[in-house]
Amino acid sequence: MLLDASIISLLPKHLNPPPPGPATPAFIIADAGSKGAGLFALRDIPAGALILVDQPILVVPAIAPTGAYDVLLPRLPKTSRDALFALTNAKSASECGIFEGVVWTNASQIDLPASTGDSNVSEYGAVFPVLSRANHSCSLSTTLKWDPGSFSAALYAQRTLRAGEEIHHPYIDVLAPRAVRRVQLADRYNFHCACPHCDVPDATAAASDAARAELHTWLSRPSFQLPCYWSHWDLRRADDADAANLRALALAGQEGLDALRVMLTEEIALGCALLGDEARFCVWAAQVAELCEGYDPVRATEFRAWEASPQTTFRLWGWRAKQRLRRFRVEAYGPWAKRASYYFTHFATKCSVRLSARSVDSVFTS
Ligand SMILES: C[S@@+](CC[C@H](N)C(=O)[O-])C[C@H]1O[C@@H](n2cnc3c(N)ncnc32)[C@H](O)[C@@H]1O
Repeated sequence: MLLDASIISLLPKHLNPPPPGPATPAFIIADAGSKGAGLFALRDIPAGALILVDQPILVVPAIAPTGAYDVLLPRLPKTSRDALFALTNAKSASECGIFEGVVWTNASQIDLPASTGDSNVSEYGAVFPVLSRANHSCSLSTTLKWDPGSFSAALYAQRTLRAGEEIHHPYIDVLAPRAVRRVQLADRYNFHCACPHCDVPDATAAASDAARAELHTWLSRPSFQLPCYWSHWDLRRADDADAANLRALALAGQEGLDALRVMLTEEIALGCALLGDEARFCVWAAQVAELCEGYDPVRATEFRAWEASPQTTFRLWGWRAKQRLRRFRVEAYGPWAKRASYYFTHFATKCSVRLSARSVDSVFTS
């Protein structure tokens, strides 16, 4: 692995060994027809399971100084050079040299801490010997997890991948409309995307674009991981927020965006927790734990603990319901109470205490 001098300073002092790959090989590199080589599942790979672990041949800053590639190439050991030049170059001679072309056809973005000194970039491209063989599809059937501690990346399945099926990894933002995706893929990778989400009649593509745009809007909302947002500024009724989350989950399934399922399921579970709805919370929390068991075991354990005893372990259990009740009292009754008779104040306070959290929610936001 050869690293640019500015990158060496970003490495941890002690590199952990990369995590072991799956016990039995999960994939092979084989011919993918007009796409060149590709990765294919050797056996059924369950959702959440590890497919492969890979370490980069080369890491470069996303924006490299002019001439950097000419300096870098002669410094590469022969093995790295051979591994690099075995990969595809989608760039034309008029765009850049072969070495730079190979790098930017195959690099995956990784994050490193921003360096001090000349460079303060934190975005880098890493070229991997095996991972770089994965072809693109406008679905999210896999997730790449970069581990700076071991300087390795792990690829996980986000749905069950069947034996013989091609394993894809997206190169671009797949929530963009088909026309935008096609332009980006043609410009950067020199191919016309004919994946099952693109190779459809225009009317189907328009419906898919609308679904993806809706998911994009959904993802730009602050998460329930910021519980105060929902209580103070987001005036959606609990039922509406829940319905929007369930709809987003269905759209993600319909569009093959399986990697979004964990986040969406988590939002539904967190919403239930903030409302103190124990029965529904347990159902959704169990699903979150199952979905992230493989690639985020810490999160899975956290959700399992909450599921076992939500009222005592979830710190903000029922928080929204309590906040809404408090705010309802202050805003709805406070100003009136100053002017109203003692009798009315007394009556209102009694009523507000009787209102359940859910009915307060609907009164306040309707
Ligand atoms: C990172 S490489 C992927 C591995 C490559 N197929 C190989 O043989 O090494 C990216 C290149 O693979 C091809 N490719 C990837 N996904 C494709 C797709 N969905 N359809 C057609 N070609 C694709 C394009 O030539 C693209 O520039």
